[in-house]
Amino acid sequence: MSHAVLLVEDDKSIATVITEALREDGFEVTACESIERRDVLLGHGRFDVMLTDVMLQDGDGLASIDAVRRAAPDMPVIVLSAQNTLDTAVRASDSDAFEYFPKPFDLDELMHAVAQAVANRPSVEGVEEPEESALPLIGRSPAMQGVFRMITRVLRNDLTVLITGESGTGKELVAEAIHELGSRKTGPFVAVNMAAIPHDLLESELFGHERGAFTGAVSQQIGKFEQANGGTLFLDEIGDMPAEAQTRLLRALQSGRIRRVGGRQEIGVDVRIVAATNRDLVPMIGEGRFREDLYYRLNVVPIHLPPLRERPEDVGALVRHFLGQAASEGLPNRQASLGAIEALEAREWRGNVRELRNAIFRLALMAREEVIDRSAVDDLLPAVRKPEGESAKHGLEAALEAWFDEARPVDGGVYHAALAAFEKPLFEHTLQRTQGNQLRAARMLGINRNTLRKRLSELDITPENFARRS
Ligand SMILES: Nc1ncnc2c1ncn2[C@@H]1O[C@H](COP(=O)(O)OP(=O)(O)OP(=O)(O)O)[C@@H](O)[C@H]1O
Repeated sequence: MSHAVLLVEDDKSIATVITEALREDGFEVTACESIERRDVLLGHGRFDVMLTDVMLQDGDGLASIDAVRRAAPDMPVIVLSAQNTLDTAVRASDSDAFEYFPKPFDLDELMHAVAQAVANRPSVEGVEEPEESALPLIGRSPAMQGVFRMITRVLRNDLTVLITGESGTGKELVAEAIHELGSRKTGPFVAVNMAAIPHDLLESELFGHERGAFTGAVSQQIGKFEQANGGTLFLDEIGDMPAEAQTRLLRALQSGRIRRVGGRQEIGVDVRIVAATNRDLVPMIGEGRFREDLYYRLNVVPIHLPPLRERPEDVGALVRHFLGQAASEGLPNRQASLGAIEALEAREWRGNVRELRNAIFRLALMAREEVIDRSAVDDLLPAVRKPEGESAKHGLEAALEAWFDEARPVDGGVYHAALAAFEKPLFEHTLQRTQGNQLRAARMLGINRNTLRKRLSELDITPENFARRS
């Protein structure tokens, strides 16, 4: 049950941003870039609302509005325009446009207008497939719009792209988007993580080997370069590449040809390279750990993904996206309140979007109410995030020291005595987090519910004491 939106916009980054936002809000989106295509689509499908730019490749979206009216007499039209002039606004209102949005517009307001426009229209079934495949890259911050713009610039060429950003910022997702939306989408997308492959196997993994090339090379093997032929090769964690492999990669990039390990013949490959790193390669060049010439070969089009803490305005949209994902994976269907989003925005997210995603899945699983509010966030996600490790370590170490001093455990009995001593506060703390709910406490701890109940009574813990009092 969703409403169909026709988007006529030839600025790819704006189209991507709007499409994403609409899909997130549950709309079916069909996008096109020209008046000609618009009229074809209107002739074939039924749309509940149309969003149109004014200056299009093949004409003026407003001047040609009569054709739209003939094809879909009562479809509301929302006009988006970069010509922020009175004239455009007046022409838009003359044409019975439902609403007029000068660019740059507030995306939330636009979404609101679309929702209003379709509010009284029954939704359609069986609309045409959207033109573009869904691009699951969420982000309305200026930083992410900059990323979208860079992505659109590399779709129709094979320029090498270097994606930088902290771990979990979405580098692999961007690489996939470049492949999926670009001209190589019918070819393979092959990803190799330099950090995950033992150094001595990396060259053979990337370039393949001939039988007998080294001990253990019992048969010929095709490498990732050849597997990616006609498509995209994603080289992840490129900063972890050992020196010899760097040299071999540079040669391959310069010549467009590779040689299997132990092989003589050069093989031509047609591969688009997208590399990524969470390290700063420039100082590594100075230290002689990364080849400068390779760096320039890779860094043709740089795309930088800022850490999530520098774009808190993306958190809300990401939360909604991940709650939707969680629901589609069988977890309870949850909403987040404004307060919850604010609480999440205020966090550090050192693990970036990946950490946020995990947190949201955890919330969807554990939250009791349909709407996750601020207190659920505070209760279910560890509260303050201190600089990594430090505080937790100090706290536990201090506690151990105090315990040794006080309990004076007997030699040979320290392990069991310590576990017993820590079991009680651990259970109590867990019950506090679950507000006395034993079932959820058992789930959090990963132990059987009956075992927990038995231990609680042995340790003289009363779960009811942890129930939330209002
Ligand atoms: N803008 C985004 N919109 C939606 N999901 C995102 C976005 N950015 C990241 N994610 C999700 O966050 C997780 C981590 O993203 P990804 O693996 O692409 O990060 P990465 O930068 O490649 O991390 P690493 O450096 O650790 O390999 C994935 O589940 C990905 O789908």
